Amino acid sequence: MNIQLIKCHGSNNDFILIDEITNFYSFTDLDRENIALALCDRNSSLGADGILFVMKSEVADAKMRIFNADGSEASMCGNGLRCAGRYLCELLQKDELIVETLKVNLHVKKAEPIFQQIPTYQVEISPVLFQLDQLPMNLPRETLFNEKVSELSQDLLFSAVAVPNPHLITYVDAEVIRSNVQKNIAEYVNGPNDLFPDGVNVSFVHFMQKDRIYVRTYERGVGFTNACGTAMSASSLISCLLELNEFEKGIEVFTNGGKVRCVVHKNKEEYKIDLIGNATYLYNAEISIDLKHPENFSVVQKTDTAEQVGYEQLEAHVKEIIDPVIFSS
Ligand SMILES: N[C@H](CCC[C@H](N)C(=O)O)C(=O)O
Repeated sequence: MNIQLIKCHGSNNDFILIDEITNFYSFTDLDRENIALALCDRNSSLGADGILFVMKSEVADAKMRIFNADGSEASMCGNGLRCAGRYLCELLQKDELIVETLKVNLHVKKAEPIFQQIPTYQVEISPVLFQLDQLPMNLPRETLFNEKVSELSQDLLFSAVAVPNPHLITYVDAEVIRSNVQKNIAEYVNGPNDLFPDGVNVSFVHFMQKDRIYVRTYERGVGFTNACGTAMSASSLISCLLELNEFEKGIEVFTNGGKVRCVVHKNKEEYKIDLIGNATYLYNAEISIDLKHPENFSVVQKTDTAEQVGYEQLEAHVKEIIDPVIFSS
């Protein structure tokens, strides 16, 4: 069969978007897993951090499912929802939508450019769940906020939160970001381990200055990515709970892949986060694939867009800001 796709990214966290609304594909979940494994493979002619399947919904304007590069399905993807949100707004000719995701229906809307003329979307990140059984994380306690976890480190302080996909977050100095501490911890909690039976996205965060943080994430099911939208959002939330930043105020979140803005909303003990950032299309393509042997797919046609040139301006702006703080301090 032939499949139409769009290669897109949010903060250079890149995805292959497949539209099951206008195309008459009938994938099983095993098909989706195998498509993710084959097309995300960086040694293949495509390569991506994940696949976004957009489809009809009975309860919202549309539905998005996210499959990681290892074929596992995640409950949410912040950078991916911005890309799917753009695609769906253009498809349905609306400026805002409700998108059904695995566990929750989320608000998405077109936003003012985050930088120059870059296509920018705002997505809702919620619910925010601190109970460890929501990750799941196996510790003899209800929640984990800015505490030591002796199985992981003798000195780092960790927070655990589900938004609703699982995140383990620690605030560190720049030289820790440059070390291999994060890689070692992230590989441990995403391998066979007692703490996180389903794995977890691991973020090391550096507080740069008021209203400005830097986040590096090792994603469950992927590995290190240029950015992770739900992680940037969760890290912004933790910065407010640590009283480094303020609720209801824009926080600039920098990563190796670019920058987004997060606004953390607090209503009594309920939180939700606005994640605002680019949704960039890189190319349209058509592939020929046999779902029984998906790894042998071939690209039938591929048409680049001109959007990445504009995004590279933002990359240069971000590099100027983070290099002196993170990579040479
Ligand atoms: N790896 C994540 C899913 C993708 C999330 C990330 N790409 C984002 O932008 O939020 C997980 O397994 O929970």
